[in-house]
Amino acid sequence: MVDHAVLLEGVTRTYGNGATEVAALRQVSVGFTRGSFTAVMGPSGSGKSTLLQCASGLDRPDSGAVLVAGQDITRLGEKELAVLRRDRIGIVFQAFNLVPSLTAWQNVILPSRLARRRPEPARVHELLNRVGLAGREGHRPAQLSGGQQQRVAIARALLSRPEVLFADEPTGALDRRTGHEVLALLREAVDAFGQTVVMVTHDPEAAARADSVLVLTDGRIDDVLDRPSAEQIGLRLGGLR
Ligand SMILES: Nc1ncnc2c1ncn2[C@@H]1O[C@H](COP(=O)(O)OP(=O)(O)OP(=O)(O)O)[C@@H](O)[C@H]1O
Repeated sequence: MVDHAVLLEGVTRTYGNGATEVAALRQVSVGFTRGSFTAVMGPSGSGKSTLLQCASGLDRPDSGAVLVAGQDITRLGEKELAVLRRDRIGIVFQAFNLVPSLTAWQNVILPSRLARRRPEPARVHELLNRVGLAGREGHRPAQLSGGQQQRVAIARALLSRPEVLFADEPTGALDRRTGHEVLALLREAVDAFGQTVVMVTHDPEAAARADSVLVLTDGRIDDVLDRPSAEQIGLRLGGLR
């Protein structure tokens, strides 16, 4: 049996109603295997962010199930869902979302502090080391490059050892070289630490770092590409525009 970190079954999400109704996701079923790296691609408005938000518990589908560690998170109350998100799901956004007045170290431990936990300093050190920020623990976001800020955000998302790390265009605000560094880090999370990564991206080169690429069109999974090259992805998506 395939071991899924996250499994979506028949997930439908509709925004608005009547004349303004938009079906952002239509009966989407997909599993993210533990220890895999998946890229989610598709034209603008095809439902990529909605998929990520429903899978991560930030948004609730209208119907269908989202299983995280075997538990259907669509059936949880707000409090239970907040706890599950905090403990089992990591999220990284294009805009880093760091607190400007806090240092890299303080930003990484902020979610656990808010949960009244004291993370092991050795673990925080190890993570900051792993993302290449040793020696910069005391820097504030403004004193770090975009790529370094994104790496702080990734360290923050990984601190709780989540089942899955969701990333919504994590390299969208970065230049090519810095974007490559961030992608290498996500790849390492999967290859060396067996974590599960699901990443929305518009960039075929970024998507080519993943094990598979889900292609969404109009709220449905149109295709799944297995270890495609950037060229293959470009050709596949070019046909959708
Ligand atoms: N909060 C909302 N209210 C109304 N409609 C929404 C909302 N969020 C998304 N939509 C609509 O749902 C559809 C899917 O949006 P979504 O943001 O998931 O697409 P996307 O593939 O991530 O797009 P992009 O690549 O432009 O970020 C779009 O038609 C969008 O306009």
